[in-house]
Amino acid sequence: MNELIIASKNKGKIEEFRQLFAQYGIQTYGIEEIDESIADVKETGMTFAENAQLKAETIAALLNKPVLADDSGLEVDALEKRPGVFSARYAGEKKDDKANMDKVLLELEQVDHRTARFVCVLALAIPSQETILERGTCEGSIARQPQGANGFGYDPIFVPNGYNQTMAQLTSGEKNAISHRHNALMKIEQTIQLMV
Ligand SMILES: O=P(O)(O)OP(=O)(O)OP(=O)(O)OC[C@H]1O[C@@H](n2cnc3c(O)ncnc32)[C@H](O)[C@@H]1O
Ligand SMILES: [Mg+2]
Repeated sequence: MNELIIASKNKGKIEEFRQLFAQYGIQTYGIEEIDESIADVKETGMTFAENAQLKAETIAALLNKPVLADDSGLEVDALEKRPGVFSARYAGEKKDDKANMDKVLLELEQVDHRTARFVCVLALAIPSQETILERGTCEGSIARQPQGANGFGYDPIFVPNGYNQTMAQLTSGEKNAISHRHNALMKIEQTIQLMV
């Protein structure tokens, strides 16, 4: 088998995983490609790790197959690490990337200290084995205004350290070489290669 199920409904993430896993010859499937009727797993945890584990183990138990989940978000230092685990719904229950970015920019309007990081915790749940959890980060700062149209989520307002463009102005290849998702994946790549 060289297939892996990703317990996510986020199209941006699923596309990044498709690209990241292509180098290993692993074909990935988002949860909706497997079964459209699978409900959202409630993200009741207080940490990225708790939520990633919850998503991976719930779907792995349902399908009785190995499943990878990603819980991720943006931590802004001047906002005491918000939006953090609430990144997807920071501006309200309906997921709205533009409203989320506007809220962060408004909260930072008078703030010069704009350091931030993207965080990704990956959970690999394999039926009847202990779930593997790994964390990756990407350090950077929050721009004054959105720029760029690539990527998803907060990419248009996040400038990675060492760049003077936002993540949304980088190509997908450039993002995938430095992203929090890539950095977390590096830590479990051997396990995944052995498994699939
Ligand atoms: O839970 P799933 O179905 O995977 O999809 P989601 O969008 O709800 O995912 P999360 O619960 O992990 O929330 C992550 C949010 O953090 C933000 N985020 C995560 N990774 C990002 C990235 O690479 N670039 C920009 N924003 C990102 C974005 O707003 C996401 O919606
Ligand atoms: Mg989610």
